[in-house]
Amino acid sequence: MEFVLVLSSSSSSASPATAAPGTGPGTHPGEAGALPADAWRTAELRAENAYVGALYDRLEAQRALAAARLRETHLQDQGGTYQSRMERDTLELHHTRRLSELHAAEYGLCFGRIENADGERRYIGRIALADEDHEPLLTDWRAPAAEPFYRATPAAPGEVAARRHLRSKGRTVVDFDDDAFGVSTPEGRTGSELSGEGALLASLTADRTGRMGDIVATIQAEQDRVIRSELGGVLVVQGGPGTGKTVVALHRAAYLLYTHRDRLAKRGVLVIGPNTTFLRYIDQVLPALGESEVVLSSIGVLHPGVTATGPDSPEAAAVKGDARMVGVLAAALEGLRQLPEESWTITVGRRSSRQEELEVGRALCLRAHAAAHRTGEPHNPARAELVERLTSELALRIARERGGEMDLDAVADLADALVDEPDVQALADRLWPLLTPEQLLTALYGSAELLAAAMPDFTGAERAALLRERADRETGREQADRGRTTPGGPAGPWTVADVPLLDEAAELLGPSPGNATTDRAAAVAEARELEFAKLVLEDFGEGLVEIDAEMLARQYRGEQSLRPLAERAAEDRTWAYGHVIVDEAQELSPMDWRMLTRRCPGRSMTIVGDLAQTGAPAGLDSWGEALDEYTAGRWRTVELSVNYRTPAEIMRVTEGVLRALDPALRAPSAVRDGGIPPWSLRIPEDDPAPALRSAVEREIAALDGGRTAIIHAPTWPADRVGALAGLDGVAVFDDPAALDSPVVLLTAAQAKGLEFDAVLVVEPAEILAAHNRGVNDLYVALTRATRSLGVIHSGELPEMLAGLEAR
Ligand SMILES: Nc1ncnc2c1ncn2[C@@H]1O[C@H](COP(=O)(O)OP(=O)(O)OP(=O)(O)O)[C@@H](O)[C@H]1O
Repeated sequence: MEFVLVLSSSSSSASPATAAPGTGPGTHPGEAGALPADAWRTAELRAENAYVGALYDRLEAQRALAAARLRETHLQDQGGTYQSRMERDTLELHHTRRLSELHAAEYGLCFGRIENADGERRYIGRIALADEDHEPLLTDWRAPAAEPFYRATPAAPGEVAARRHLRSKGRTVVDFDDDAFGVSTPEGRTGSELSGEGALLASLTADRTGRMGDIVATIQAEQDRVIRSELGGVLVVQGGPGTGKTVVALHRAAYLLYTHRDRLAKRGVLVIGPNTTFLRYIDQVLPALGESEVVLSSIGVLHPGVTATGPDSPEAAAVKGDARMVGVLAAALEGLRQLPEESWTITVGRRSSRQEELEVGRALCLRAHAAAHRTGEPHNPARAELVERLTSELALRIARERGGEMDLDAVADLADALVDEPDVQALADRLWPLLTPEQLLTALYGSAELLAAAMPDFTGAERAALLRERADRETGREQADRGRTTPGGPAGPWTVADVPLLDEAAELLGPSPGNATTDRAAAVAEARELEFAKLVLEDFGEGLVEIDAEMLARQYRGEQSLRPLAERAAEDRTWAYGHVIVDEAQELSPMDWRMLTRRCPGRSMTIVGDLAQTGAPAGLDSWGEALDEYTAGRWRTVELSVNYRTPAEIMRVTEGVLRALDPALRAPSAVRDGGIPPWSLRIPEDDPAPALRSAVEREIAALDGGRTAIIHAPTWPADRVGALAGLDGVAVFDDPAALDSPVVLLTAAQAKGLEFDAVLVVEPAEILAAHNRGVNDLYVALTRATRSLGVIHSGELPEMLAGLEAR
C-alpha cells in the first residue's frame, strides 16, 4: 500500500521563504528591501493581531446589542394575553439564539484568509461580522464566499492567489501558515495538496481530550465537497477509519442549517450515533459551531419513553433486525384479536332490572372484525368501528326480541348504552384489545404459540432466540398501568434491537382512543389555537424564529413556555426532521432503517460509514441493502480517502487484517507518520490472567499523559473484565465518566467512532473468534489510536498481525 502524503513536524509552518508573495502586509523576505525573515514574521503577526483584535471588538458590540434586546423582551409585561405571551416568547427565543451564536464564536473567531491576484483579502471565521456601514469584516465559513478557502489546492487554486491559516490562543494570534500556491517545492510539486498543513498537524497531534472538537479551520478540500453537497436526496459518505466521516457529517449539519435555514430550522436535523457515550463524545461540536437545532440521538433512545439498556444475544439481534419482523408484528397483532370457536355469551343490563343474556356468534364477531379492518385505520383507533358494529347489531336484536314497534332512535340509544356495558367492553377486549407497543412485543416474546404462528418463515432456533421466560416478567398490562417506563421490557429492560420493533408496533397500533367527547372538544380547541398561532407568526414576519404555527400552537397547550426544538422533537415520535444524518450507518439493521426513514419523510439524509467496520449481526454488507428499498436511484456515494487519525506505521499493520476481510479493500492513506512502531508482547499461555494484568499495569504506568483504550473481546466474562477494570485509573465503557478517564476498558463495538492517543489490544485471537464479524472488530480496534498501538497476546499472534514489532 502506498501512503501518500505525509506531514512531518517540520512543516508546522511554512517558512517566509516559501510563503506566497503578497501574503504579508509589507514586502516579502527575499525581495529587494525586504525585512529579515524573523522581523517579517513578527510584523505579520502584529498586523494580524490588530485585525483580529478589531474583530473581537465588533463581536463584543454585537453581543451587547443582542443582550440589550433580550433584556427589553424580558421587561415586557410579564402577564398579558395569550397573544402577547406568544410574541414575547418568540422574540426571546430569537435573541437567545443570536446571543448563543455570538458566544460560540469566541474561540477561534477568525482562522484564516484568502487573497486574490489583485491583493483583495477576505478573512474567514466562525460567523459573519460587518462594520457599522455594513462593510464585511469577516466571512462565515459556511458562506459561498468562503468556499475557495477550503477548495483551493496548488493544482487548482481558482481565484485564490494566497491562503493563510491563523492559529490563536485565546484572542491572540500566535502563529500562521501560508500555503504555497505557485511555489515549487524541492520535490518538484507545487506544495502539498493539504490545506493549512501546520495547523492541521498541530491539531492532529494534540493530546486527545475525550471530546471531539470542530475542524472549521482545517477542513480539507475533499471533506469540504461533502460538507457543501446539495441538501436533497441521500448522500452516502463511505470512508475508512479516521477519514473524518463523523466530524465532516457534523459540519455538514451546521452548513445545511446555515444555507437552508428556512427549510431546515423549523424541522431540525437529527444526528444518529451508535450509543450514548459516542453522543457525549461528539456533543460539543455543534454548539461550538453555534448550532442548537440539532437532535443527537441513538437507535436505543429514538422511541420516546424507552431507553434501551438490555443486552441482546447476536442471534436475537439478527432476528429482531430482520425486515420480515414487519410481517411478524402484524401477524402477532392478528393473533391477539381473538374469535370464538362458535359463540360467547355476555350479560347486559346487570345494573338494571332488565338483565339479558346474549349469544354473540362467530359470524357477528367476523363481521365486526371486517368492519374494523375496512376503516384502514391503525389497530387502536379502528376498534371504535368494531364496537359500533357490535353494539348496533346487538341493539337491533334486543329491540326485535323485546317485540313491539321498532323505533330507530330507540335502537340508537340502546346501542349507545351498550357501549358502556362491562361485558361489551370485555368482549371488545377479547376481539380487539387496545394495546401499547410494549404490550404487543411482550405478548409476542412471551408466547411460544404466538411466535410459532407469527413467524412461520423463521427457523425454530430463530424463534427460540426471541422467547422469554414469563416468570420474572411483568405483564404488558402491568407496564401500561405504570405508564411507559424503563426498564419495562420482557424479562428485563428493552434492548437496542427492540426499539425499532416498538416503533413499528406504534405505527401498527396508532394512539389509544380516549373519550370521544373530550377528543372532539380538544380537536376544536387545537384548531382554534393553530389559527391564532398563524396570525401571531404573520405579525412577526416569516423567518424571525424557526418555528411554524403548528409547533407554536402545540407549545402553548398546557401553558408551557417555548421550549428548544431539540427537546420538542426528541419527545415526539411522529416528528418529521428536515434532514437526518446517520453515523456508523453500516451497523444499522433493516428495521432500524425503517424507523429512521419514518423520521425523514423527505428522504434528505447524509449517511456516513465504513462497510469494512460492520460489526453488528444485522449490519450492512452493502449500502444498496439499506437504501434501495427507500430511495431507489436517489442516493449518491462519495468516498473520503485520507486517514487523519492513525499514523502510517499503524495503518501498515492493518493491511493484513483488511486483506483477510476482502482482498479488494484498500485502507485510506495515512496523513502522517507517527514515529512510534506498533508492537506486540507475548505473555505466558498457562496462566495468562495475572500476566495480562501486570503487562497492562506496566503500560498504564508508562503512559505519558493522553488517553488510552484497552480493547478486549466481547465474549470476556465479568471476572476477566473486572480484573483489568480494577486497575488504577481504569474506567469501564458504561461509566458516565469513561470519556474523562485516562484509561477506558471496552470492546471494539463500543470503541467504534471513538479515538485515543494510545490503544492496547488484548488477546486479538479472542476478538477474531468472538463472532462472525470478528475480523471487522479487530480492524476497528487497531485503527483507534492517534499515536501508539500495542497488542498483548498469549498463544500465537494471529498471522494477519505479522507487521507488529515483537517486544
Ligand atoms: N480536516 C481536519 N482537520 C483536523 N482534524 C481532522 C480533520 N479531519 C479529520 N480530523 C480528525 O481526525 C479524527 C478522525 O475523524 P473522525 O472520527 O471524524 O473519523 P471517522 O472517519 O468517523 O473515523 P472512524 O470511521 O474510524 O470512526 C478526528 O480527531 C478528527 O477531528
